[in-house]
Amino acid sequence: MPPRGKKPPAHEKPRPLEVVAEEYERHFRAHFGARWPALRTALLSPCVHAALANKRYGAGAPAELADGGAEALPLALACCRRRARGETFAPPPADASGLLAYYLIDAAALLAVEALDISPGDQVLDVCSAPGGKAVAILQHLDLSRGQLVCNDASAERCARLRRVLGQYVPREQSAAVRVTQHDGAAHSAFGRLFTRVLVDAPCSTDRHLLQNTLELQRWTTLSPAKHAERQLSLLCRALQAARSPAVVVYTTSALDARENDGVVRAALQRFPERVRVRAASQMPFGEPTPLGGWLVLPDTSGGWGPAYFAALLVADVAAPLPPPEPVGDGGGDDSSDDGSDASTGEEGAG
Ligand SMILES: C[S@@+](CC[C@H](N)C(=O)[O-])C[C@H]1O[C@@H](n2cnc3c(N)ncnc32)[C@H](O)[C@@H]1O
Repeated sequence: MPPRGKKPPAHEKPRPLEVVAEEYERHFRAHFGARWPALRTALLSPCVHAALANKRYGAGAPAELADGGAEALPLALACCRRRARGETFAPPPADASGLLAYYLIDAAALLAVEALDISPGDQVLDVCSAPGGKAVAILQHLDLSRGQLVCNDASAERCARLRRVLGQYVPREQSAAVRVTQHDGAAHSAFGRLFTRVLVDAPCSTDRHLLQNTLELQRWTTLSPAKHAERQLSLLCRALQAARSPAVVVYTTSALDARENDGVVRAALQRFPERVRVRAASQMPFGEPTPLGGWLVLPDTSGGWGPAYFAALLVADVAAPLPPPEPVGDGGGDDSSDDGSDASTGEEGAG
């Protein structure tokens, strides 16, 4: 198989593909047992997209979203549709002010946003926000005359892309309610204790991406999920501290390894016993519960959506602030893809 994907940094010498592929195979066969061959096949298939309607779009509903144009998905967001397998959506049209009619997204990502249980007046923080897919979904739940959204990302380059995306979905006159910040989300006090809803869409192994990009797969080792988990825990602990209780914090990844999923949530619960608990996921249109009360969407059984993991955490209504977490190290060194390592601080409006 010829190498495909982004070239790894020069200091990370890729290992022979056959060796890594065999290790990866053995690792996930042990993880998923008899399910793995079908799951691997589904992960290697092209991604499926839903079209999420932009409620702030100023022209009539486009044909792509009309009844019969695509199948409605059973989500709280009324206008979210999918094409039959193999069909694609046309690029979204723009209205007179440049706002786009819809955003193409994996429906599993929308379930994670639904788990936030957003009310129109919520103050929402999206800790790892770029390029902004879940932020666009959050915006559909908010009334921007009352609610607010802070979209953060550590990467300057990805923040620039995030601002472009937000500008295509939020009218200029409402853009003061949507801010973009550039912080390391794991840094202490990056956000203050202000938010009623917090989303942590953590950088992770992104296994579907890994399997489809052999150059990046060559950087994978059996230790990679544990290294990601260390940084993910740090991000989740800081996110819990940014919650103004009672609040909902949703932790989500697109990783397969349980160490990056239930493992991180379990460690966070141990850090903050009595203050934080899992709100067990209620039945969703696709996916399966995890042992800890999270939810896992895997493409072999979901009709192609995912992989996605999420867990909703309830932060108790207590006056005392949560104690700062122990330092967990930088956890870096093995970033497979969705990473933002050029962190610096900054803040500005979206749009
Ligand atoms: C899985 S992607 C987020 C996808 C995004 N939520 C969406 O729906 O489009 C993870 C993001 O985390 C950012 N990131 C990595 N480390 C971070 C950190 N320490 N603090 C904040 N963001 C970070 C990356 O730059 C990347 O954009």
